[in-house]
Amino acid sequence: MAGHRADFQYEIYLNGMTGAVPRLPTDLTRLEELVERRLGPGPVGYVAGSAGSGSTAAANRAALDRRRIVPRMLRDVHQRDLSVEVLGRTLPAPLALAPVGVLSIMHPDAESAAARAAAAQGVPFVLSSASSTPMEQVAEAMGDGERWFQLYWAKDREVTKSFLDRAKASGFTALLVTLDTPLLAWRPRDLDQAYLPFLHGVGTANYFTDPAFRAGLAKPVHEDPNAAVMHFVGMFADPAKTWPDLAFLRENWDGPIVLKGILHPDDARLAADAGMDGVVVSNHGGRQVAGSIAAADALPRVAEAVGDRLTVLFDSGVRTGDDVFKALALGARSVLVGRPYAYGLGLDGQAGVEHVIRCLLAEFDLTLALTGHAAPGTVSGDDLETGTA
Ligand SMILES: Cc1cc2nc3c(=O)[nH]c(=O)nc-3n(C[C@H](O)[C@H](O)[C@H](O)COP(=O)(O)O)c2cc1C
Ligand SMILES: O=C(O)C(=O)c1ccccc1
Repeated sequence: MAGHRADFQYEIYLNGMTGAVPRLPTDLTRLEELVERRLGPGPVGYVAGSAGSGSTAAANRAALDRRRIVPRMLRDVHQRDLSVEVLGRTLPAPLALAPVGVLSIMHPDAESAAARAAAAQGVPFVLSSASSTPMEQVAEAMGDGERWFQLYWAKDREVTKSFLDRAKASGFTALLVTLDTPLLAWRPRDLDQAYLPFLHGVGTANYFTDPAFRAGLAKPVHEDPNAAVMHFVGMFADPAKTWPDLAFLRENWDGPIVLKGILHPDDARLAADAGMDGVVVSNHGGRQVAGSIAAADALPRVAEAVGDRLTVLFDSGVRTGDDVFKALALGARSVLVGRPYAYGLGLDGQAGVEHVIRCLLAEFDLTLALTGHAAPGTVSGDDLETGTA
């Protein structure tokens, strides 16, 4: 993508000459409230919600906020290049859209709109296994955009194999295997609203269209949709899996494999030993283990343990360009962002997701420039101070 990402800032100012303000706020932390007004408490509760009393989601923010950037001056930052090497490819910027299931609760165009936005802005889109739209259809919407597939590693080997084959045939290059959700956690907001979209069949599109999944049903999906949903609930994840099981994925996927949900440095070492290519340091946006370590606090230790062997990615709590900067300084090669783009989608479809990406990248570019960096590669722990207010 040509030009400085900060050009978006000038575009907004220039539009302001005719009195035109942006359709959505440029402070992305304001989107949740707006989308709640638009869509009501059910869908937003599901997306915004987290595990337990919300302590992990709060800790994710606190761990980023606690770290402060120490800017450097007079370092010639007039020309900047945001590109980074990730999993053997050059990406235009250190940002990807995290896998978020059931996106049709935000917007009818769901994953296809988000994927088109990612492709238009040149950032990878990670398609969730729990997509509302079959992967083949999303892949088609993406054109030549970078496609990564997130695997919920099903109990049923045939279903897993079939997903891998379909993802490969649909042009997905990297595989992110999510390990932190062998069960859905205790999420009071969903419990109190009795709101779980996939119990209504939302987010089951990849399964209901899958021949191996359908082979396990007594009756076709349309004849007994409730039985199909229960079959999905019973097999979409598998708490019995252990590290040696990764050999099956390694044998059945040619491209890079990244383990998502790693927080302990020893697990990161096990990932490297198992022949994996990367990890996402993540606590699922605080949605799984209440009371768990903040993702940003886990990041430096994981990066130190395996940074020379694996690609280290990061998510959970990224809301601004300076958060992206801080994650890089703590050892990540690139970040993923979840809820903000889901809200952008809910408010304005594809354009809303593009808005979120453009804001994050413009603000990140400006943060680089204003702290004395012309590229992400020079950002390091030396740029951060911890514990000052
Ligand atoms: C509504 C919602 C659905 C999600 N679905 C998935 C999923 O299907 N697979 C997955 O690996 N992670 C899923 N995640 C977790 C995200 O990939 C990511 O780890 C998290 O949202 C990052 O935190 P953030 O929202 O603070 O940016 C989901 C998150 C949300 C908010
Ligand atoms: O809600 C989630 O965090 C999530 O990962 C998920 C799991 C299953 C179906 C849809 C989303």
